[in-house]
Amino acid sequence: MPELVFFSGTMDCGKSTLALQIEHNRSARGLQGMIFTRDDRAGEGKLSSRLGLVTDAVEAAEGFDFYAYLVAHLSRGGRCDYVIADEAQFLAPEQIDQLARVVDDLELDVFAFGITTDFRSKLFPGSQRLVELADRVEVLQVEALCWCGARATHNARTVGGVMVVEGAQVVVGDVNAGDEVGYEVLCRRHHRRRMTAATARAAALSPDVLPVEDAETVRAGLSGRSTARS
Ligand SMILES: Nc1ncnc2c1ncn2[C@@H]1O[C@H](COP(=O)(O)OP(=O)(O)O)[C@@H](O)[C@H]1O
Ligand SMILES: Cc1cn([C@H]2C[C@H](O)[C@@H](COP(=O)(O)O)O2)c(=O)[nH]c1=O
Repeated sequence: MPELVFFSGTMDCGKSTLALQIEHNRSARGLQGMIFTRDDRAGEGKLSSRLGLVTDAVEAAEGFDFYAYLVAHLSRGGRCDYVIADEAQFLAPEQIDQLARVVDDLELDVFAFGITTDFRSKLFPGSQRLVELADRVEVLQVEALCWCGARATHNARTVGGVMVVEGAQVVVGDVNAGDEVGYEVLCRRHHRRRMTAATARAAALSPDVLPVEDAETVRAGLSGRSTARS
């Protein structure tokens, strides 16, 4: 039975790499896939992975109709054995419905890849619809890690190096890129506390996080008085 599968995870956990691997393994066996993406960092009509691999793809912009596109392709005598859709979080819910129809009516497997939640830890509408409609939701096995070493489950956005929780839902960007708007994956605890790797480093150097006695000594030193304990 053909399936709609949603491969989800944080940014930088290997989703696009897996999409390219699925494409490679199937085309090596003579199957022909149709690859779609939207707003990939590498540019329009590209599906790229941080491992350096990149392939051409059909850009599924706003208003693009997956079902109509594939029906037209097949009616022209084109071949399509399976469908890959990367950056699926950017798709509209109606486009996810079209992908489900591709599975049910055209009997093609559809593999969708995307992050589930945005920088505010709210569901992207496209991802929400995928969770609602997918036959399977697969969480990627390669764990992206928070700076503390725990599994990263959330995506943080930084503007000028500072974590923000307000702004447009969609801003194309990357982790570790040094751009004005950047991203960092965090565990829930540190996402809730808005503690990025940079904030944690700064806090480690701050007297506020010294053990109580040391902190009191520092404060006493600053005000020129002795502490109750000293
Ligand atoms: N230099 C590298 N050496 C080995 N693995 C790397 C390197 N750079 C990136 N990766 C792997 O690639 C993953 C990111 O892959 P990518 O497909 O671009 O992620 P996603 O699409 O989920 O954002 C990282 O989690 C890491 O496992
Ligand atoms: C969290 C978050 C991310 N984005 C953007 C940033 C990237 O361009 C993509 C995710 O790509 P990846 O291959 O999974 O790394 O999504 C966004 O627009 N809004 C967000 O809140």
